[in-house]
Amino acid sequence: MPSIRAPAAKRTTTLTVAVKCRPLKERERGRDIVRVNDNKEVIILDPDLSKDYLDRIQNRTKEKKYRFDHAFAPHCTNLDVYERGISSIISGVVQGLNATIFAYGSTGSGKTYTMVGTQEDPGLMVLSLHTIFTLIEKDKNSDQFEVSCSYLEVYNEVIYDLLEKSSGHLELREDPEKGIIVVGLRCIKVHSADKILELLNLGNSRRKTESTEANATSSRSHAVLEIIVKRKQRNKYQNQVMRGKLALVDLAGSERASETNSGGQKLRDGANINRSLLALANCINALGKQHKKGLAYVPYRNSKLTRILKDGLSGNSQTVMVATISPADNQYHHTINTLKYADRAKEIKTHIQKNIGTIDTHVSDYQRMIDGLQIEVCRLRKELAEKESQLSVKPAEKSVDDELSWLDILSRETSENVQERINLQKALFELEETNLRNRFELQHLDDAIAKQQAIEKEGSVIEALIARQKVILDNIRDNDEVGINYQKEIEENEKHRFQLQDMIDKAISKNGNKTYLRILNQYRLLGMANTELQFEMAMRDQIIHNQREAQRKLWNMLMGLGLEEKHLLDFAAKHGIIIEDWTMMPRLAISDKYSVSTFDRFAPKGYSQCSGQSISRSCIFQHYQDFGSSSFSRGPWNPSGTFCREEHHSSYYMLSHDQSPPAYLSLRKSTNHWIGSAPDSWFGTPAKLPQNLRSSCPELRTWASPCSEGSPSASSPSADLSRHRKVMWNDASRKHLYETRNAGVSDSQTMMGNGRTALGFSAQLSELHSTSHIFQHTETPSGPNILRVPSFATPEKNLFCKP
Ligand SMILES: Nc1ncnc2c1ncn2[C@@H]1O[C@H](COP(=O)(O)OP(=O)(O)OP(=O)(O)O)[C@@H](O)[C@H]1O
Repeated sequence: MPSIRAPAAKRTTTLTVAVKCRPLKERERGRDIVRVNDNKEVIILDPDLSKDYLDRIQNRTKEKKYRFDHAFAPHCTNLDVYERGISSIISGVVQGLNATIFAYGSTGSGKTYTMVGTQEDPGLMVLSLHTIFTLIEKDKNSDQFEVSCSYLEVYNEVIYDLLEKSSGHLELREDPEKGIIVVGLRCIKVHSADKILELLNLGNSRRKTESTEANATSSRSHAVLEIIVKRKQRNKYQNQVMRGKLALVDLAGSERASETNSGGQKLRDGANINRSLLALANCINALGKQHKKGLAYVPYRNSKLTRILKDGLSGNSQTVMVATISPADNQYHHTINTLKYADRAKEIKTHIQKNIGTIDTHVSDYQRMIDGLQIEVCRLRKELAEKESQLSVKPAEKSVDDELSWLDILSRETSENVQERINLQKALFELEETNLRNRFELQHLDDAIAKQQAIEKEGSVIEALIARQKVILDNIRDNDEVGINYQKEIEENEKHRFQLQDMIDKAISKNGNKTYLRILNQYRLLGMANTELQFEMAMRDQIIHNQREAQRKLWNMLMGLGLEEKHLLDFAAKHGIIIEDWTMMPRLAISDKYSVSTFDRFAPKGYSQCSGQSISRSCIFQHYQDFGSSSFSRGPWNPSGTFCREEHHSSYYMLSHDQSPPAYLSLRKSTNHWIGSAPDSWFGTPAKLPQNLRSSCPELRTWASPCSEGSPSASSPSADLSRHRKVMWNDASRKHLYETRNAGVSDSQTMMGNGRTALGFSAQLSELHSTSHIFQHTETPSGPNILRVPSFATPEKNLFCKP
């Protein structure tokens, strides 16, 4: 069931950093060089005893002093650490907040001891779990709770499920809604702290540990225990669910090969551990720098560990870092190293927000939500218009010095930079959404294959399903690659933004036209606000789309109940709902070429066509519909070119699998949007297309290059061809857009003296707003030729799109 995140207040906070020094072990020879003052200050003495008073006053000692949120001397227990530094954030988890606690330190410094602990001195994992269940117990009369937990380890850059006896390699995926997720990780429902502790012990027994020179039971993997608490209030806000998440992380210890005296596999483990810890340290560095110098690139993608910890390091999470240190003088360098990163981590900011979702069960609820969101979109549009009118206010100082003409270039570059950013973010957003769908389909395919294999071991249906599975996997891989490129482009864009800001700042501090420059700077800031608003709008559009998806499924269910169309139409009309394309479309929007017999021949037993009796049948059917339109097109399903349509991303897809679209590629009929056939040259000479179509079809806003759905395998000639077309298409559409925008700027420049840039900028933004849909779809990976027409051409209308 789709859930919608309700707006909740965001609070920015910094990472809490606690330092814990373990006691000196009996067998450890050496001197204790750590002192803790005021529960906050940590002093590391110079390990070299020969330094005297003179060295000290002349600053020649290696003594170092640090201050943290909390500091714990060797005699402190885990309970002390928990009560002073952790317990307050645990209570937030049962209120829908996220929290992350991780122990960081060199090998043998006491990370596992701190996180897991012993019978006598239970660790932070154990203590947190007890608190969560105590809090649940207190509120369980008024609220309903559901607690689940997962436990994974990252060993040699591979993720394993610690709750699975013989876990395979698990993969990470980026989910637009939930962030980073581990696909296939078991999440077990639990009803008591004891049950989790049992699982924790089980998981710990499966963890990879080794005896090294530095530690007899050294953890060779990073372990992440995740507890999810869902809370539903019994009386008010019946459909509201709060979802809090607690991540408890015990990192593997960093070490020097020379110190641990390890070789072979151990050495390799060490190298991998160090690599991911280095990646973590780099992220901490970059995040620390962000605070001081504005945004910097944070290399989360460099390791699995940092991807998993991403939310805890900069996202929606209240985070505590427990830096563990050894008091021994021979660990001086490790200790200083740990404290240096801990010191940097103090600067890291996270943004905490309650995770509130809703569970909706009725079409009318969806409709209400869509209405609400559309009102929100209108409000945002108004706000955007206001911002734009602010941008076009003439500056008081009218005279423009010719010498300042470079400012025009600067301002144009500034606005282009903003526009590019919007485009990239939207493209990335859509790409992630597409991949989500791909994964969803993949899951269905897995199920279908398993079911079919239970009936017969081999056969054309299984073959077809496996072929489709391969296509989807290829798509996902391609999308991931494209996504990485987008990320890179966003980084470039960010760099450029800083350069521009730098130029403006420098010019302001010199004796230039200060007023003009200040205004220009103001435009840039407003432009950024616009970016956010526009992106928010795009997100809302996406939510609306998701609601429509849900409507579609409900619609399928209604159809499955065998109600008569006429009754449905009458009923809808009574409620002011227009059902679109009723007469035009074949049932469930599938081409007539898919005859029932064809479907029955290839569909697994138990699935029927649109007259299916259950929801699941209808849902599965959607996938078969896709098959017919893609990889099956050259097979028995569809020997000739055909098209099907589906609603997706606020768009209708017209799919054609021949290189030349069929003559009957008729388009959206309702309200005379556009009807006609698509000549092959549309794809060959894309530059002309938007203009031609726009003039003849004002409703057409969205154009797409080949799309991911149902694309042929990446290596096939048609994939190459479509990729080639995509490149041409993207270049041409970009060029077209930039030409249009630049033309807009020069017109406005002649009109308005000093305020000309403002007008140009504002015009560009509105142009971008109307054309951004083009970019929204142009970067999608290759696949069959697809034309898309948005289904939200008239968002104000109470429009119900029949699936
Ligand atoms: N606060 C403490 N009190 C008593 N003993 C401790 C304490 N902290 C750590 N130790 C002991 O120090 C040794 C190393 O601790 P631990 O295994 O927790 O280190 P680690 O940082 O997790 O090491 P690695 O990274 O190699 O896994 C263990 O024998 C542990 O019992």
